[in-house]
Amino acid sequence: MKAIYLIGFMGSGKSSVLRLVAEKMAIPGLDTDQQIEQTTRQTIPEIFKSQGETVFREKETDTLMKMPKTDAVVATGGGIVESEVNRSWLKENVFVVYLHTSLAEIERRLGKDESRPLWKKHDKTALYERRMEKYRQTADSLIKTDGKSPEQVAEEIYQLIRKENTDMLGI
Ligand SMILES: Nc1ncnc2c1ncn2[C@@H]1O[C@H](COP(=O)(O)OP(=O)(O)O)[C@@H](O)[C@H]1O
Ligand SMILES: O=C(O)C1=C[C@@H](OP(=O)(O)O)[C@@H](O)[C@H](O)C1
Ligand SMILES: [Mg+2]
Repeated sequence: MKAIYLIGFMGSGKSSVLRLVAEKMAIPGLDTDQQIEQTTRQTIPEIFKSQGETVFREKETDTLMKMPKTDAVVATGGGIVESEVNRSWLKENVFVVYLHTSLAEIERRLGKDESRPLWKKHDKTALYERRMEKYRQTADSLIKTDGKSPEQVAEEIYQLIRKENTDMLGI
């Protein structure tokens, strides 16, 4: 089975839903941000602070290229779609699910979150709108998360993948 990759804006729930989908499907769940933190032994804010966003993006691409292409579910960082190389890799190799969440809902979820350097800093509306187009371009499927619990979102992904696989087998 093609690996399932979750993309979407910060706070769309990729990391939370990851664990639930992995459990339901009994496959490994991996998070690119967690992998980066493990290999560098630094937190994401530390990397941004000491080396800047460009270095973080290089590490993110290196990490993505080493991720499984089959039998796994992977949560990405919200900025993974900024790079053309990353977008092409995702489109070519894996099944991509875009978790779509409105900016108002994200504001409620993240509030004054301190663990996301770009959440603190940016003009959020511009960043959100610029990225939305890229999420849509890259995704095989879209799931709306507003008003749903992580468990409900995980169940939708599970049903979607089941359907994809049975359709593919012509059952
Ligand atoms: N469906 C949801 N409904 C409400 N809150 C959620 C939902 N999904 C995630 N959250 C909360 O939003 C915050 C960010 O979730 P997270 O999984 O880290 O998102 P991401 O990895 O996409 O940035 C966390 O505090 C989490 O508990
Ligand atoms: O949107 C972004 O550029 C980022 C999102 C974060 O991941 P989440 O989407 O899991 O919050 C993390 O990769 C880093 O802070 C940069
Ligand atoms: Mg995350």
